[in-house]
Amino acid sequence: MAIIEVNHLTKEYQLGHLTSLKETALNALRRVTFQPVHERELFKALDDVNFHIDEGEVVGIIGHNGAGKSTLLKHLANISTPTKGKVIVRGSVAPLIEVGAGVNPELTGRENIYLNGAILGIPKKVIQQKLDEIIDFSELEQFIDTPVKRYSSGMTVKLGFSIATSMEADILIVDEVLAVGDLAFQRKCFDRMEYMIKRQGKTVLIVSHNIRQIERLCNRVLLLNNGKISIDSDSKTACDEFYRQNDNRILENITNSSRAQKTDEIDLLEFKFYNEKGEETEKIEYLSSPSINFKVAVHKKIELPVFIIGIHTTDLLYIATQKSDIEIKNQPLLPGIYQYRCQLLNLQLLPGPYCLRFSVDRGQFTTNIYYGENLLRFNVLSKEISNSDSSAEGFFSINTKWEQI
Ligand SMILES: Nc1ncnc2c1ncn2[C@@H]1O[C@H](COP(=O)(O)OP(=O)(O)OP(=O)(O)O)[C@@H](O)[C@H]1O
Repeated sequence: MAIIEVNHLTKEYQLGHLTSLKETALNALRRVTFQPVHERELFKALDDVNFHIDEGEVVGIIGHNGAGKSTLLKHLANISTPTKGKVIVRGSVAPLIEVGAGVNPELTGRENIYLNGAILGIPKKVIQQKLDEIIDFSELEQFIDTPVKRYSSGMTVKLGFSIATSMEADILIVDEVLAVGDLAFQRKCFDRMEYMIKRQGKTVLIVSHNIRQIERLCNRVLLLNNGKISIDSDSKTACDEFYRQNDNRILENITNSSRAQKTDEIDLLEFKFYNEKGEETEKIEYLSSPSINFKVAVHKKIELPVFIIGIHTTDLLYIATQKSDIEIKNQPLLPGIYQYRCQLLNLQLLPGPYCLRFSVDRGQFTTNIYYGENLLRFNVLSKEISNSDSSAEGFFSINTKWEQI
């Protein structure tokens, strides 16, 4: 039997406010005179959502801003009531869905630990046994007897996460709040979640904009679009579709508002991507050697021109940059039109979508005189990937040699 059942879940909110005081007064009059009142427009934050989750599943919920992710989690955590439909949860839930959720600001950190344990029906003796571990993980030893209202948002999240993950609830629900903590703590939370998932077999639901994290942790992903589930599948299929939607948005943004920053010294006229056979393409094979051909118009003499090609992910994580090392370096460029080719030899990027950036500067320690990101998107295809490489994760394949010593 499923541990979570969501059947025809719909949540409506009223859109905006009544337009004016006059409208509010008129509505009051309409009510006493039994005339129909002018209601605010309704909009569906969740629209007939259906899914079941089995015990031990690790489900990521992804989608663009406003897609309905947090609203869905609030219903699973029983913090919100559906307009229509039903949510059945068969087990205890440790929700970590808002900074300060489940934490009483008037109480100290220590008192909050006891309170949360009591709410989950955990005997005081058991909580006492866990106390040191919770405090230790939260890194709040010094402040554990301070009221939570004096904590920063990051400290509150640290306490909330430590409590939520230590109380042995059947289902852990984690929203984006972790992003509030510092990076080292985020890493620690990620490791703990991975442990809970892989070793303890907990049922976990995670909302995150960090799709790589979702891909790594989850075995199933729900992609929400405008309050509806558009994909419910294995994480790779759903995340790929989300990347595709995201890419389209990024590309729309580029065409509408180019991410290029220009000066009056140089302009990029052409930027094209070719496979090994010299065909202009967006798709290349794993470990092939594609080329970038670019054409620039130099308007003013540039003393020490350096061209820089960079690769970034579609969510703008920079993974590599390389400066030009041909004779153009250290040679002034006079006004005119120039064309160059940069070949990326045996590119070890793992299959997936990537983007290119290009910049020009005047040598070391100067600012860019041209800078453009997201200039071109390409896909590395997995066709040629060998068995040993298919176990690789991340962005690059690494050549390894293993032996017992
Ligand atoms: N209490 C509320 N009253 C009115 N509208 C609300 C309320 N809570 C959420 N909404 C609206 O419902 C929609 C879904 O919101 P929700 O917070 O679930 O989105 P989300 O996918 O979590 O977004 P994000 O990624 O930005 O956190 C949004 O349009 C939001 O403005």
